[in-house]
Amino acid sequence: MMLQVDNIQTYYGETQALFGTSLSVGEGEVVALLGANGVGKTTTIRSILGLTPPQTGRIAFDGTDISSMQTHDIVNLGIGWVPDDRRIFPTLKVDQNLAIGRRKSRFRSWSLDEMFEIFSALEHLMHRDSENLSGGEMQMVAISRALLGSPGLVLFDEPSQGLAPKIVQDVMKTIRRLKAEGISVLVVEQNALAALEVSDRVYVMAHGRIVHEGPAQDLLNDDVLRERLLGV
Ligand SMILES: Nc1ncnc2c1ncn2[C@@H]1O[C@H](COP(=O)(O)OP(=O)(O)OP(=O)(O)O)[C@@H](O)[C@H]1O
Repeated sequence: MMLQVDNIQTYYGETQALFGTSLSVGEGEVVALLGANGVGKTTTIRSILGLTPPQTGRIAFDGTDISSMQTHDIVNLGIGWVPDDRRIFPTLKVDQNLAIGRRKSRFRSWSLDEMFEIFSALEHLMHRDSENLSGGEMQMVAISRALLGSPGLVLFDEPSQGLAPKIVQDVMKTIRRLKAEGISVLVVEQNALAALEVSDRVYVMAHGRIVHEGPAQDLLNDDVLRERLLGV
């Protein structure tokens, strides 16, 4: 297993957000984490990254217990993050934003030329100010920054949020590409159908708990169950 989240409970102060969440992501597997607003999907990602560490339970990445490690040490092991707000530094040029992500790990490293091959527009953005980028361009930079960190696992938090349908398809194509390279992906999405189409397995959360787990294809095929769990 690339990622194993075991029965974690995570709090914001006194407020409990996760009530014993468990999930796993295999090597080269794409896993979707779906559910309504506020059920704990982002908190699950924050727990994995050590941004909001779980109070109980265990998280293992690539065989290492990361439950109580610092975020920078967790990221250095090879976890990439594409945050929902992208977190591109507006005062830096695009190439400077990308340089921030550069790291070596035991996993495959990526060159800038490979980034330009995946995102053909990126090469022409390198010397632009980041504050003037469109939503789709920012997402390109955010995904490239994550890949330049040599991840074995990439955590995508609502990657399609605010993007035009064509760009959403580009993002989903990139997730397929990562899978083809043997990289594991955990993707949190409101756009359940787009996520299910690129995922091997799916977890659905409600009220800080996993309430459904299974092959993504099963949920795509089962209109009744999908409507009940996801409303689509
Ligand atoms: N910084 C915070 N302080 C206090 N409570 C928080 C904080 N962030 C999230 N919560 C609460 O934790 C619960 C889970 O939120 P979380 O953001 O993980 O849900 P989500 O499924 O990712 O939803 P969304 O799709 O809206 O991001 C919610 O009840 C939310 O109000």
